[in-house]
Amino acid sequence: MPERTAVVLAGGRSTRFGDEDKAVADLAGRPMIRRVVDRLTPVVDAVVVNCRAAQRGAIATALDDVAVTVSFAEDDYPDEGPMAGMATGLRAVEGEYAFVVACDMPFVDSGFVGYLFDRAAGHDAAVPRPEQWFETTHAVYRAAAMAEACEAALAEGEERIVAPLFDLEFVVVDADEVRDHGTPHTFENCNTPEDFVDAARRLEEGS
Ligand SMILES: Nc1nc2c(ncn2[C@@H]2O[C@H](COP(=O)(O)OP(=O)(O)OP(=O)(O)O)[C@@H](O)[C@H]2O)c(=O)[nH]1
Ligand SMILES: [Mg+2]
Repeated sequence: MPERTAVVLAGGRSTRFGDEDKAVADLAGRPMIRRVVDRLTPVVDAVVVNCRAAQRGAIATALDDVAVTVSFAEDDYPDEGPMAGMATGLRAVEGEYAFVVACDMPFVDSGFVGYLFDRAAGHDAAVPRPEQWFETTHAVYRAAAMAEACEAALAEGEERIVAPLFDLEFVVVDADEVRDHGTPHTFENCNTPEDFVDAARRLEEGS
């Protein structure tokens, strides 16, 4: 059974990006989701991709021959938001803990992800708070507990993605820890074509 899984959220519509699905859009020579998964393979032994059924073929092609086992958790209903996607992805996790990450975080720092797994041990979650907000789509969760908390929040009509946290016994990874164990751009996400141009330039420069 995998001990450390990554759940990659990719079920959004990329409306700020344009007509293309940003998950598989080219980012400095590789589909963005491939960049995210390649960065995580040193610290996870399985990947679950949450997406809509129609996205699956292109994402599977993008992830062809990555270094870990990849499986898919398709949305039963599309467009129910990232919290629903998170629940669907986490329900498909076989091990105890999973790092949840959005498909648009191509600078994700594997060393810091390993640190989040270590911090989550014995708790329901380790959630970074580098500034004011919790980075809920860049956090490690006890998969079953977070899936249940998301489902409960959704059933109450709650849309805020922080809401499920308050059902969990979780560790906050604060700004000092982020500084000591991570890199600031690990949380950066790419939404627009301009974001892609900027990220591609920096990735090509090796930053
Ligand atoms: N399953 C699922 N995932 C979603 C949904 N909305 C967003 N996500 C995912 O949540 C993460 C963060 O969402 P956004 O950055 O807003 O991405 P997006 O919704 O595709 O892009 P925009 O349409 O520009 O907001 C991304 O990884 C998305 O794929 C949804 O309705 N269902
Ligand atoms: Mg969105």
